[in-house]
Amino acid sequence: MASLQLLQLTERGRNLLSSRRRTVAVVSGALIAGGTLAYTQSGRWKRQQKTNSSSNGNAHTKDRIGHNGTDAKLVKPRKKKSGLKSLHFLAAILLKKIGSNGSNYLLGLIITAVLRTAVGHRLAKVQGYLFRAAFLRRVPTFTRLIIENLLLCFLQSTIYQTSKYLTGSLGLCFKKILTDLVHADYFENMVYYKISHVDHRISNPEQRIASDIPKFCAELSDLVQDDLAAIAEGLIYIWRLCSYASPKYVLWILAYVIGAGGTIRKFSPAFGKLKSTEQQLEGEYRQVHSRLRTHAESVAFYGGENREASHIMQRFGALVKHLNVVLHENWWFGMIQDFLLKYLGATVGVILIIEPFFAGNLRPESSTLGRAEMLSNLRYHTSVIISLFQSLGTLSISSRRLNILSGYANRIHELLDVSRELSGVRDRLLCENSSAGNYISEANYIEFSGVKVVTPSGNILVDDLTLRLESGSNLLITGPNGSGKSSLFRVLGGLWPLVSGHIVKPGVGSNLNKEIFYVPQRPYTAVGTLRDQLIYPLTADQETEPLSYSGMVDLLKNVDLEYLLERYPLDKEVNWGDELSLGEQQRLGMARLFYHKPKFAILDECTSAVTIDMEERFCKRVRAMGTSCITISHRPALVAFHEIVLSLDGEGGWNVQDNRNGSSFSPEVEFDVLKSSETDRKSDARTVQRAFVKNTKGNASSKLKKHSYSTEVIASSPSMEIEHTVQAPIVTQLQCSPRPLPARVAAMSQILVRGAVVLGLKIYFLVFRNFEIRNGRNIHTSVLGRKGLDSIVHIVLIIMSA
Ligand SMILES: Nc1ncnc2c1ncn2[C@@H]1O[C@H](COP(=O)(O)OP(=O)(O)OP(=O)(O)O)[C@@H](O)[C@H]1O
Repeated sequence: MASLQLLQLTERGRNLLSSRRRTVAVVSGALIAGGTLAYTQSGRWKRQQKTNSSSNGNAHTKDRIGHNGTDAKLVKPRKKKSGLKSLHFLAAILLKKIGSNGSNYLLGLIITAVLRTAVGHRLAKVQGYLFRAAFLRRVPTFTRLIIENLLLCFLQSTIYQTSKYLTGSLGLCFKKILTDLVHADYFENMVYYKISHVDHRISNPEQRIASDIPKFCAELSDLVQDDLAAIAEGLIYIWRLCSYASPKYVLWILAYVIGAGGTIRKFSPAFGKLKSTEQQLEGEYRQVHSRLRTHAESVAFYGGENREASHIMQRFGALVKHLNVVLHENWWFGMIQDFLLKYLGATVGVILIIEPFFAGNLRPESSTLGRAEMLSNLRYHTSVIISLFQSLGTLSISSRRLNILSGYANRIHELLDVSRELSGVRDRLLCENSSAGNYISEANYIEFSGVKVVTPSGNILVDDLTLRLESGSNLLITGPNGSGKSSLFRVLGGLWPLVSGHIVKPGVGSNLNKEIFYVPQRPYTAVGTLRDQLIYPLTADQETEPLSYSGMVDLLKNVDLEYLLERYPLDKEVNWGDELSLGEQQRLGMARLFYHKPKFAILDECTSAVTIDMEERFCKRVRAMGTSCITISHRPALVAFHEIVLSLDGEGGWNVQDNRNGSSFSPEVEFDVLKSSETDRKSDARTVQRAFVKNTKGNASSKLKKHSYSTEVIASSPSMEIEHTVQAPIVTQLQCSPRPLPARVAAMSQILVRGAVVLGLKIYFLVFRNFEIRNGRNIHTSVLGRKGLDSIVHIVLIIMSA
């Protein structure tokens, strides 16, 4: 019976064992199959990414090759930098600029790393002794060791938190260095404008500055701290291990970690590239959100939220898709890495610890003291080996972390490169052209000589422009939409490069706002107080003559905005762009011009949203201030305030009309000459020019007739010409002078009497007629007949109501 039971048990055991083997085989098979599938998929994804990026790259290159020579100079295809090269570049910068603070943090990290290892080592020892004391039942020793253990734990946590604090501070120090470096170029020579409007190589610089740099610095300082601790631990434990055991342990551990690290590196996905793409997609997603916020009002008026939502969701979808790929790559790679370095590593460690027992070098002691000693040593030996494995493992996964860092580094390096290149463009031009006299400072006039205005995409807007504007003269620039009116000033202001010809202008390198001041159609309103708006772009500490309260009142009165002083307290910071209407913003822009009192003012349709009266007052005041106006406008009436009119046709052609002597100059065509090959754009330009010329003539005669400016505007307006032929409907005036009291009393009584009669007749109908009908009586029938009476009452009622 007993043997039978044993047999049954053995069979059950066998079944159990075989089913377990089957389960293990199935699970291992599934894991291997899953891992292989994941790896193949990731390979496929990588190939797909490569194809996409190469096709994108080709498209970009093609795009850029399509431009003319000028454009090729501006936008040249960029060689992809290796991530580690960028990382070296940034690390060199950080080391060079680290300063005393950063060096102190680094030194602090080295000291804490050594202290942490020393305390950890002592803890391992104490825990070994604890085992021995427990085995030997030595309570006082055990208690002393427990107290020491507690104190060491407290010390360890203090050192750990100190090292975290130092890591954070080092990260902040790195962040400051890199941000300052990027800002230095970004705000130089209008690079912030050129990056997004001219160059187009970097789509979202703000993401690189505000997100990539902080993440890069935080991860770099973490890596520095972890690696310093790992190096300290590695060195101390190798030394300890060699001091009491054979060096073969160290050799085995090193061989294993190097072999496993090499294998991991071989399989490692391109984490740097993945991170770089992630940041790019995140930046694009943020950008569409901030775009929606900027244009929220327009979108809301159009009811375009569905279109915007789908656009944003599209960007978000792309980001999520990419993050899924990142997760997937991290999953399978993390699996291999953890298995090789953590679990297999720990097993190898255990084998190394136990091996002496099998080799017969270590035998269990017979005495209690000997056994306790062995237990204590084993505990210590185990912690040393495990810690050594961990520290070497940390060092070997640094390559993966460096790979991720290189993703950020590449983007930051690219931004630095492009900013530096763009900030150098103007300097280079200035240096190259200083001999040719392209920009001459402190001239009292503006002169364009043979200037070509070319868009960043290579279209020629104005060709070979030659024009001189003396201080005191006023220039009006006209032309159809997109003909290059504003672009002329982009070149004058240095926003776009001057590709040919030369420009003479005042204020190069000096206080530009005092020389040439630009007033755009929608003036920029910085967040700040009302006073900040008036002195913009100066700050309070840059003012040579601080603007007083009465000065502010005068400036605002000039543009009818004094009510803003009542509406907003003086020290209130407001988002003026959101709170003021376009017309109010334009008037604030005009007040700003009156504050700066420049030599030349570029008025780029800056009065388009204000009343004609306001525009007239503004033009008069600017002239009275002694400022020369260069006005871009579609309003022919403004000719009255300008001596020279420059007309552009948008295809390179231009024409200058000097109203002082009536001369006209154009290098190639007079717009008035009709050509059979004339394009729609040229004919548009001709129409605009005719309107201005007509207005010039109108002004000459109007001067004789001493018409006011407003009259001229109305006279030149086509809709008002119609008024002469078509009789406009007479509209009763709502407002007139007050009437004398008797007349007002008479009018009032007339209204009251009329009201009383109407009311009486209505009562007659409602009460008496209903009463008669209900009682079957008809007292009026005999005289007039009921219908006749009712008709008379109705007629009286209508007349009275009218
Ligand atoms: N950053 C840019 N990149 C490429 N092309 C541009 C850029 N900025 C403007 N352009 C193009 O240059 C042309 C001239 O633009 P500009 O703003 O000078 O026109 P404009 O004459 O002032 O027109 P409007 O009367 O409508 O204000 C337009 O066709 C425009 O599309």
